[in-house]
Parts: sequence; C-alpha cells; structure tokens
Amino acid sequence: MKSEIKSYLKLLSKYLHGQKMKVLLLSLVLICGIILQLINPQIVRSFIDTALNNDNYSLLTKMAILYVSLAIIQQLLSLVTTYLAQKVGWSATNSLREDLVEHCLHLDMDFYKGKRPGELIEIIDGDVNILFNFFSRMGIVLVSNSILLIGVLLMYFREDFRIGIAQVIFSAIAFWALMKFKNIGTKYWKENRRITTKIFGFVGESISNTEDVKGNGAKDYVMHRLHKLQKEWLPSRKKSSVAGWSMFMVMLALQAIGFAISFIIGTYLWKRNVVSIGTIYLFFNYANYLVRPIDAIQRQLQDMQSAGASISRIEELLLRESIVRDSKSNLIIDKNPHLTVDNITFGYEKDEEILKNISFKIEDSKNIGLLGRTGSGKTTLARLLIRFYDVNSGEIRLGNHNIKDISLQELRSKVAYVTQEVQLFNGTIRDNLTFYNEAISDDLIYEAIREIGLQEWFDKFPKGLDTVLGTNGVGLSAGEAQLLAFIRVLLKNPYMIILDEVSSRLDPETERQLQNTIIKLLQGRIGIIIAHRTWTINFVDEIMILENGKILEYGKREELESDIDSQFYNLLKTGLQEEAVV
Ligand SMILES: Nc1ncnc2c1ncn2[C@@H]1O[C@H](COP(=O)(O)OP(=O)(O)OP(=O)(O)O)[C@@H](O)[C@H]1O
Repeated sequence: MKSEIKSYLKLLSKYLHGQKMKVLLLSLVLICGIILQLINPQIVRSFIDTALNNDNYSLLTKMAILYVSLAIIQQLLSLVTTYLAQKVGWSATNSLREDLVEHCLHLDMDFYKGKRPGELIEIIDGDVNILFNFFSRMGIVLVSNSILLIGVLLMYFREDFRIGIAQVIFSAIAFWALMKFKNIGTKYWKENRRITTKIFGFVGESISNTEDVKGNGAKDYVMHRLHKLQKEWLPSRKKSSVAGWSMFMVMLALQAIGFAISFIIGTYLWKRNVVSIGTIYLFFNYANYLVRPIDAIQRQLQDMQSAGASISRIEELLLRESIVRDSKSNLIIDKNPHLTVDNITFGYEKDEEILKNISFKIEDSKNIGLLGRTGSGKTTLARLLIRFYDVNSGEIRLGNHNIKDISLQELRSKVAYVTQEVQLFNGTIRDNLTFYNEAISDDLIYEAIREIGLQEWFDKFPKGLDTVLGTNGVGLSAGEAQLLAFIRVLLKNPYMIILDEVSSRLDPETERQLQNTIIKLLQGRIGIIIAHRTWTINFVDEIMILENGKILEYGKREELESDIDSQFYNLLKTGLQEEAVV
C-alpha cells in the first residue's frame, strides 16, 4: 500500500507539475461549493421557521433571493469545477500518453515479440483514460467530500448531540455496507478489463492482418474466435453491470434510512420542543448530504483501485527497458567507414545459436550479396548490423567503433535497413518520405528522386508530393512502395544500406527495373543485399552464402563466378530461385 501511494504521488507530481495554479483554483472552487452545500439548508430552515412563526414577507423574500442566488452560484462553481478538471485531466493524460508512445517507440524488438498492437493501445489509451479522474480530481474530491461529511456531522451535533451520535453510527454502517458491495463490484470489473484487453488485442491483430486473413480464407476462423472471446465477455460484463446497479440500489436504500433517522429523531426532538419544524427539514436535507459524500469517497476509493491496476500496468510498461542498451556517447561515425564483423555469435533465446562465428569485412563503397537457405540467418545478421538485437559474443565495428559504443540515433541515421515490408502511413507522399520532418525541403526530396533516376516515374503522380496515400500504401503497387522506401533511405544519406529481399515479391520485369535504382542507391555506400535470386546481385563485389548460421562460402563475385567448384557457380548455372537456397 505504501509503495502504491508512493507511485500515485510520483505520477501526480510529474504530470500535475506544470498545472499547480489550476489545481489550487480547482481545490478552492470545490471547497467553496461544499461551504455552500452546508449553508443552503440553514437558509431553508430559517425560511420555514420564519414562515411558520410570523408574516415577515420582506424577510422571507430576502431569504428566498439569497437561497436562489447561492444555488445559482453553486451551479456556476460546479461548471468552473468541470472546466478546470477537464483541463487538468486532459493535459496530464495527454502528456502521459505521449510519454508512453515515445517509450514504446524506443523499446527494442524483443519487447514487441510478445505484444499485440491492440494490447498496447489498450494501455496507452484505455488505461490512460482511466487515469483521467485520478489526475483531474480524485485527491481533491476525496479531501473535499471528507470535509463535507465531517461538516454535516458537526452541523448535526450543533443542533443536538442525539441526532449527531445517531448519524455518526449511521455513517459508519453506511460506509461499511458500501465498501462491502464495492469490493464485489471491483472483482467483476477487473475481470471485465482483462477480457476487454484480450478482445482489443485480437481485433487489432486481425485488422492489421486483413490481407492475409482474407487471402487465406480465414475470415470465418477469425470471426469464430472473436465470437468465443465475446461469449467470455458477456457474463463478466453482465456481472459487473449488475454489481454496479446493486451498488446504486444500496445507496438509495441507505439514503432512505438516513432520511428515516432524521425524521424519527427530528420528530422526537420537536415533540419535546428541542427543535423547530424547520430544523426537521434541516436534518432531512443534511441526511441527503450524508450519503452522497460517503458514496463519493467510496467511488474515489474504488476508482483508485482501478486506477491502481492501470497505474501498475503503465508503470510496468514505463519500467520496461530495452535489452539493447543505447550508448550515451556522442561518437560520430567516420565518413566512408568500413564494416567489420568479428567472430560474432547470436541466438534469439538463451543457449540458442542462430549465427555462429561469423567474420567478414566490407570496405567502403563495396557491396556484398548475401545468399542462403530460408532460415539460414540472413535477416538475423541484418538485424544485428542495425542493432535491433545485440550479439552474444564477438564484435561489429563501423569504421573504428564498435557499434555498441555509438548511440542508436547516430547508428540508425547512418545505416539504413529496408525490407520487403514497406510500412507507409495514411498521409501524403511527402509525409511518408520525411516522416513528418519539416526540415526536409521539397527541393531535397526532388533531388533524391532525380539522384536515383525516378523522376519519370514520380511525374506520373499529378499531385506530386501532395498525393495522399492510404494506410500501408493503399493506392501503390508493391514495387512503387519499394521505390518510395528507397527515396526515404536516400534522404537519410546513410553510409551503409541493407536491402533484405526487397524485390522478392515483385515480378521479374519490375525487379529488373528496380535493380537500376538499387545500383544508383548503393553508389558510394556499403551495400548488403540479401537476395534469393542470383541475377539480382549480379553487380555486387562480394558474395557470402550462409548455411545454418555459418558462412558456407565467401569471396569476390568475379572469382566465385568462374570457379566451377564454388556453390555460387552452381547457383548461377541453374539460375533458379529454388537453387539459390543452396
Ligand atoms: N524474432 C525471432 N525470434 C526467435 N527466432 C527467430 C526470430 N526471427 C528469426 N528467428 C529464427 O532464426 C532463424 C534464422 O531466421 P532468419 O529470418 O534470420 O533467416 P533468413 O535466412 O533470413 O530466412 P528467409 O530467407 O526465410 O528470410 C530461423 O530459425 C528463425 O526461426
């Protein structure tokens, strides 16, 4: 509990830090509202007693005007409260949401392996939304309602100690009863959240894989699974809704008991001439204010519980660190570097060796073609070069620096990795090329387009850079999406480019056209081209063939081409894709 409170306070101080004045104003407005709630019944009491005892119309009118004015002020205060609470809550949750998204974008591949996008959205949006109340008013409402509750009880004591004692006992019982019922509700609510997260995860995954789901005729299976999940959801939803309604009924019943106590004791005291008729009304009115703060306090406590679950999920996410550690150094990669891979070994899991004792060196501006059977470790090697994962042993150096000593920002600005899965956003071609970086001018983009000989192709978009693309490049062919990916890369002006089977989904004709672009793209840079078809790498300087995570063959392309004993020679002879996998 102590550590929970500590983490609540940490979160509050972090996200409410810049809003101190607003929070102060909000507290003030809430306290003024409470004072008015305590004063108003007193006016009504005086009104009733005055009306019963004399005909002082002018006094009665003044009281009525005062009552109405205070009631209006009370409404205005609640308007201001809502406005301020929204402002404070939204600012805090928006900053938290931004922090979470930024954090997720920094996390490495290992984190994403076990996570579905929908589940992450449930935390970044669902849990953060739950914290809205926590940020905007939870603490304030807890304190102000406690003050209201104590204030009402003191008012009872002020009138007569007997009603005071009775209402204190009643409040304690009401608090206990509400707590009991809310605990039952919380159990169902938690279960409900668990299933919601599962459903969102599944729906997110299914939608992002629409093409494959449709292409494989798996729609019915997906719908069946969703149906099963929803079936699980329904009973838990029903239980939590019923628990919610039972809560409401209990509250109404308690309110009725509070009224009854006020009437019974009020009448008893009135018969003994201890209190007036107006005071009985006062008792009745305060009884209304008795259950409400108890309920509000309970509600906040319950919200705190659900906020607690959300906070712990958010904290867990924020505490999650990448296995790949970023270097804090300011090292800048030397221009025209060479790449040295020195005896590296790597496995995704412990005690697993996907790559074994790999060593090679690529001089500046040289290109290497990487071949090998499916699963031989080509993509894994590429991922290590851009530090999506870190090697288990050995060293990768770019220029004179171990890539672990270079910051990820610097490394990934100088090394580009392009796969066949080009990810495009719903936005203009410009946004897709620059990743919303406004510092990249249109002139620079056009220069890049010209540099890799795509001017003619690009001219066919009548709206040019303003052409709007659908999500995942809807409106473009796979080859065109690939061309955009190349322009993106060129805008980075990297020293090294890794192309991972970029053209394997394309037809041979498009692939041939793409090849010219690739050659231009790699000019003056280190190039690593992972390929399945040998003719797509007929321009590279060196060839490396992997098998079962080891180098099977490595040498100059021209030499291997003419060596009839080489694997590469055999591949070229057959020239077939199947054969390219040794
Ligand atoms: N993220 C991952 N987590 C665990 N194992 C992985 C992961 N990615 C790949 N592997 C495993 O590592 C091995 C090498 O895979 P890799 O993708 O590097 O092969 P590849 O040569 O690029 O194959 P392909 O030609 O089919 O792309 C495979 O056995 C694969 O199952």
